[in-house]
This record gives sequence, C-alpha cells and structure tokens, in this order.
Amino acid sequence: MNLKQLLEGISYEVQQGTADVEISDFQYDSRKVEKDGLFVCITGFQTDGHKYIPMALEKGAVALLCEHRVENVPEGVTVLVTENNRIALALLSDHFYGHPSAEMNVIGVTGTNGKTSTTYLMKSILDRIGKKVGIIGTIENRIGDEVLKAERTTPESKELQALFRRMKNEDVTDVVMEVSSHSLDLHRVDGIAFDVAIFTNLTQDHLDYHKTMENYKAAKGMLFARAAKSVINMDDAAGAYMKEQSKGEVLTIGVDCKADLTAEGIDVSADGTAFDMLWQGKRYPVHLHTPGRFSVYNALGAAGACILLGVPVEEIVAGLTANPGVSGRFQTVRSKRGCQAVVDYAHTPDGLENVLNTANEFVKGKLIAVFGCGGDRDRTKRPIMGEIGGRLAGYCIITSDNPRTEDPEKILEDVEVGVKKTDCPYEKIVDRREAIQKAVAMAEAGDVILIAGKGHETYQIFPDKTIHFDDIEEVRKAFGEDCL
Ligand SMILES: CC(=O)N[C@H]1[C@@H](OP(=O)(O)OP(=O)(O)OC[C@H]2O[C@@H](n3ccc(=O)[nH]c3=O)[C@H](O)[C@@H]2O)O[C@H](CO)[C@@H](O)[C@@H]1O[C@H](C)C(=O)N[C@@H](C)C(=O)N[C@H](CCC(=O)O)C(=O)O
Ligand SMILES: Nc1ncnc2c1ncn2[C@@H]1O[C@H](COP(=O)(O)OP(=O)(O)OP(=O)(O)O)[C@@H](O)[C@H]1O
Ligand SMILES: N[C@H](CCC[C@H](N)C(=O)O)C(=O)O
Ligand SMILES: [Mg+2]
Repeated sequence: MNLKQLLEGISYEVQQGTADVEISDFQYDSRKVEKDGLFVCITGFQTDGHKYIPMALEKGAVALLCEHRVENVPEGVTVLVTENNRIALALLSDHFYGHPSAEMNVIGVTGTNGKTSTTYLMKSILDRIGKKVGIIGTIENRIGDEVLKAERTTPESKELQALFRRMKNEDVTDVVMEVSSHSLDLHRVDGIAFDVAIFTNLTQDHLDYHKTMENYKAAKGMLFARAAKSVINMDDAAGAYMKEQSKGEVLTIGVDCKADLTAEGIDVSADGTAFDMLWQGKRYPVHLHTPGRFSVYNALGAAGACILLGVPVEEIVAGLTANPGVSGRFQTVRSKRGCQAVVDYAHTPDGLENVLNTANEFVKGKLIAVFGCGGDRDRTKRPIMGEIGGRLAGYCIITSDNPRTEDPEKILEDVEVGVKKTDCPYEKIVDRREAIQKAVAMAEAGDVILIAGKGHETYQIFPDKTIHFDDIEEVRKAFGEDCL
C-alpha cells in the first residue's frame, strides 16, 4: 500500500525521503514491526515510542511517522513528522481498513456508569428485529454470537478499526460500543462515524488520569461533538453540557426532569424493575430483569438510541424485557436458608451508592457489604466509597479488589478512613475469599450480601501475579450445600 495515499487528510512534514513509498504494514509497537513496514512513534506516559526506532529499523521498517524530528536515521528510510501520532494512527487505521464504521450503524455509549449494561440492552432490542450486532466493551467483544476476548473497554484505534472491518465482513449491521473517556482523550475513536451517541451519567472516577472533573467532563463531551445524533440523560448534572456539545438531533431522557423519553411508576423488587415508559404521549409498560432505579436510565438510553435508529417502540419494549441481565451486574445467588448474595461491578462512589440503595429497597434483614477499591486507580474515591458503604450497609467487610502494584493493606486503610466516619460496624479482611466466606457465615435469613467491585471479572491482579478469582464462584462455594 502507498503511504502517501494512507495519509490523505493528515498533515505532516517530510523530514527525509518521500511519502510516496510502498509499505507492507504499520505498527505503533516496535516489537511488532515487519519488513518494509511503517513504525508510528507515540510519545507515551510510560515510555517514548521514538526510543524504539533502532528496533523498528532492525526489524525492517522503511518508514517512520514521528512526533518531532529525529536524528541518525539511515538514508533510504522515510521520516515524516505529525503533531500528534495518536490522531494520525486513528485516521490512518480508518483509511487502511476502508472506513468500515461508515458502512454500519455505530452507536457509542459514554458515561461513568452504565455503559456495559446499556450496550447489552441495545443488543437485546436489535437482536429481536433481526439485526446482526457487534459489541465492543469491558466484558468482551462480540460479533453476533461469537465472543472475542476484550483487553480493555475501548481498544487502540488500529485494533478497533481492524475489528470494525472484521465485523462488516461478517455482516454486522449495528455496532454498539462503549467509549471510555481515556479513548476519547487519547484519540482512539477519532475518524469513527458515530450514528448515535448515548450519555449515561458523570460522577467521580478516573481522577488519577483526568486530574479534574472538568477535564473528565470535557473528554466525554468530545463524543457528542462528532455523533450524528445523541441521547442525553438530562437528570444528570452534566446532561446540559453534553447537549450543548451535540451537533445533530438530540433525544433527551430523564425521570425527574422534563425530557422527550421518560419513566413513571418505577417499582424496584429483588427480581427486577417495572416502570411505564412515556414516549410521544403514549405509555408503554416495561419490565427489566435488573433491579434498581439506575437500570431505568440504562433502559431509557438504549430505548432512545433505538428510537433514533427507527426501531418500532413495541419492539424496543419487548427487547428490554428479553434481556436477562448482564454478567456481574446485580447478579444474584440465593441460599436455602433464605439469604442471598448479589455480585455487582460497582467500583465508583455513585455505582456503590446505587446498588446499596437498591438492595435496601428489598432487604428484610441486614445488608452486609463486601467491597474494596482497585490499586493504581483514583485513590481519592477510596474514603468516599468507604463512607457510602458505612452509611448504607448494616455491616461492612473491607477487602481487596485488584491491588495491582499497590500494597493491599494500605488500600484497605484508605477505604477504612471513610467507613470510620460512620457508626457502621466493620472489619478488614485483606483476602477476598476469606471476606466472602465471613459474610456468608454471618448471613441469616432475610439478609443480603452485596459483593461489589469485580462483577464479571475472573481474575485478581496482585503486584507479582494475576490469579483466577470469580466472585460468583466464590460465593457459591461459600454457600456450599446451602446454595440454591
Ligand atoms: C493511560 C492509558 O490509557 N495508557 C495507554 C497508552 O499508554 P502509554 O502512553 O503509557 O504507552 P507507553 O507504554 O508509554 O508506550 C508509548 C509507545 O511506545 C511503544 N513501545 C513501547 C515499548 C516498546 O518496546 N516498543 C514500543 O514501540 C508503545 O507501543 C506505545 O505506542 O497508550 C497505550 C497504547 O495504546 C495503551 O496500551 C495504554 O493503555 C493502558 C494499558 C491502560 O491501562 N489503559 C486504561 C487505563 C484504559 O484505557 N482504560 C479504559 C477503561 C476506562 C473505563 O472503563 O471506565 C479503557 O478504555 O479501557
Ligand atoms: N446508570 C447507572 N447509574 C449509576 N450506576 C450504574 C448505572 N448502571 C450501572 N450502574 C452501576 O455501575 C456498575 C457498572 O455498570 P456497567 O458495567 O454497566 O458500567 P460501565 O460504565 O460499563 O463501567 P466501566 O467504566 O468499568 O466500563 C454496575 O454494576 C452498577 O453497580
Ligand atoms: N474500568 C475500570 C474498572 C475497575 C474495576 C475494579 N475491579 C478495579 O480493578 O479497580 C478501571 O479500570 O478503572
Ligand atoms: Mg463497561
């Protein structure tokens, strides 16, 4: 392929050689460069891609895309310079794979919580009307019924565009993808033709990366500035901002405020959530299998996007009810003794508050919360989550989430600072398996054990190793014979 053609629409300066050169492939990781390939150098947070130019040349690179002029590159190797190679990589990948996102409906979901849940609600609806759906997100990527492993919530642009092409080649009609704030800020999704963008909510998370809530909000806002149509949750404080950013048609959703698509008569039980969806003066009864008022917002977001895609409302209602729930999102394990455990992915203050409030709506006995916080992530959310746990649970067991490179005991202490501000009885058990066993041992009929933070995850990341760990498996084992 011709490099000059691939770079159409991207500004660059020629430092040496010519852009009019044939390349066999392109890579942003020097370790993957192939003979006659292009190496795209990215100035990263951990290291600098430009440092690996010698490795790329050794592997046979014939062209380099850099972010500044570089020295000592042999004659005969083309060197081009752009201002930002993450942007260049995204646009180059879109060209290379032949603009696959323009050939399908692409629906992007952003927000602190509810992205994964919303994508699966959309899949249920679109499956019903015979669409072939692609999913890109935290739990997995999917091409129809085929499941592919996901490394991250939103992949790097090259992998993302390759996945789009594969989806299109396998007759996917609609791609529903989670768009993380990291991916917007780091230009992984530049060049994608989003047909509809959904905003769920904005609450504290990822301050380790974004530093301020303003930066975090601005990153999320980028999605609405490029989508053709938007669905915005106006009950959220950032909804008005997202609406302002939107460039095309906007469908607003909300429960408390005035919106195009709303809900009334919300009834939360242990088995799910019932409500009436109100659209253009008509009332549609909906039943969701996931409990919680927050689930109504996810349903309205999915429904709003489907309305913008032209799906009949009756099909939308049936699709929402057909969704059996999502792995690790308010997933229930019941016991013969009459208590139940709920495994949930709540890993932010708002997520934890929502699931504890939801459990409190139907718990008859005590609410026992087992949770912690991940290492190498926003530390400021730890005491806040501790305080929420202490305020809303009857007993807290503070335990490890994914410690990553941090000392697990230290993370527990950070969470404890918050629990201590309340008068909730608590204990710290650093080993998550023991923490779950303790909760199960103390639970009586009518009690609910809420095990939060890891949801669908089947691993636990420690400084020196990653082990298999699955909250659902652990709680079933802990219940043993008592498990229903
Ligand atoms: C903070 C963040 O997102 N960082 C991403 C960023 O890493 P970085 O800038 O630190 O990269 P780096 O390690 O300094 O390397 C710079 C360049 O040198 C290259 N290199 C490096 C070594 C070498 O030998 N040769 C070589 O060429 C690298 O390939 C890279 O191109 O660019 C890398 C290349 O694409 C990403 O892999 C990396 O994601 C890391 C792994 C990550 O953990 N990201 C998380 C925080 C993330 O994005 N999470 C969100 C989820 C949020 C949510 O769900 O709410 C997500 O979208 O998944
Ligand atoms: N609309 C919502 N508002 C607030 N909390 C929610 C909402 N939907 C889900 N949650 C809570 O957040 C948790 C994570 O939900 P989900 O996986 O759908 O979010 P996400 O945005 O995909 O998260 P991530 O950023 O990790 O990808 C759920 O387990 C639940 O506790
Ligand atoms: N997408 C989120 C998931 C957090 C899940 C939690 N179990 C943790 O490890 O902190 C993140 O990477 O921050
Ligand atoms: Mg997700």
